[in-house]
Amino acid sequence: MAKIYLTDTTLRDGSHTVSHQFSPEDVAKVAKALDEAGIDLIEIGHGDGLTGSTINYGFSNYKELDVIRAAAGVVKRAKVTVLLIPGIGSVEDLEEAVHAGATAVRVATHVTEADVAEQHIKAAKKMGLWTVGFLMMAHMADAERVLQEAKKMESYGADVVYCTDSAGAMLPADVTEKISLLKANLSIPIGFHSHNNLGLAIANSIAAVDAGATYIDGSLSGLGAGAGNTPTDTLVAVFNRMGLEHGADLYKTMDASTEALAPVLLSKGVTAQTNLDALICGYAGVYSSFMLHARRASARFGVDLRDILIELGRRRAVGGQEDWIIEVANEIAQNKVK
Ligand SMILES: CC[C@H](O)CC(=O)C(=O)O
Ligand SMILES: [Mn+2]
Repeated sequence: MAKIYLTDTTLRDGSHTVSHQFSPEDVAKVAKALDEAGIDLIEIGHGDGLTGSTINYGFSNYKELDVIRAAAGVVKRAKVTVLLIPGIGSVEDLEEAVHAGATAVRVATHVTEADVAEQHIKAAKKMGLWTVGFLMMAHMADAERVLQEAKKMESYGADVVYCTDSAGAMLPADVTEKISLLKANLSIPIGFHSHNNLGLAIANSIAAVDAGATYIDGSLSGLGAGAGNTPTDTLVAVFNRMGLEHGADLYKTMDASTEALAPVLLSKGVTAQTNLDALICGYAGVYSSFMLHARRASARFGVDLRDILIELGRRRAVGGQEDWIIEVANEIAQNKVK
């Protein structure tokens, strides 16, 4: 089997769980531990990527360039990675991120909208960045369509293309079908990013590897939007058990979780996520990043969180429609939703 490259997204996808409040000091502490553990790419920043700190997605108290500088100051071998969603962040934002120390970027679009990444992927390559195309909400398109969009990202110059299970809604058979088709038809490596809303993140990551993916995502203790991501610590243990080649050290990855991340979380009053709430994200096929907003809307309008998420799934809401969550909660409160 080919070597597996691990991307840890504790400090980016995990930011959703702390309302995007990882400070430069927090980032330095956790990024250093991840780097020493042998993780290949360490993704940092606001949960919604560059310039995500807005009223729509939630403000961070910290400047994103300070956060990037903090990671770049301690990371010796991993790629300091940022997420760029065209339309939220721009090519200019990416240039600033590179000056602050970013060496890799994941350009993310909805699974059917790779076209909007052309300018950003090409610009990232010109900047000399390791450039990943990241197709989000992959459960919403069939395998042929995912391939069509992935081919576009490949043609723009992406070094890797990801099938991203943003809603944690995919089953192992879906993963096998999609990754196998990508593997058979693309010349660049394939990646897989999973959410654990149906408790399948590890199983789906294994299915992805078996089908030919060589870039796999995780986060320490599974910290991430919704039920969280594939736990990097568990993933490393599983990959070891499978005899796969990768660069991470199991004990050091576990220590990054318990000795670096856990005290940071404790200082913010975060101990664990309520997975049963997040289960509904996967059940309903709803964007994992909606959880934080849906919880707030649930408290504000006094309606069941599950009802909000299921209704958003029925309406096929996607990222960028966070304002719809409030509208849906309000409509449920007024008995306007059947
Ligand atoms: C809002 C961006 C999103 O969190 C990116 C991601 O990790 C995903 O789609 O799963
Ligand atoms: Mn994610």
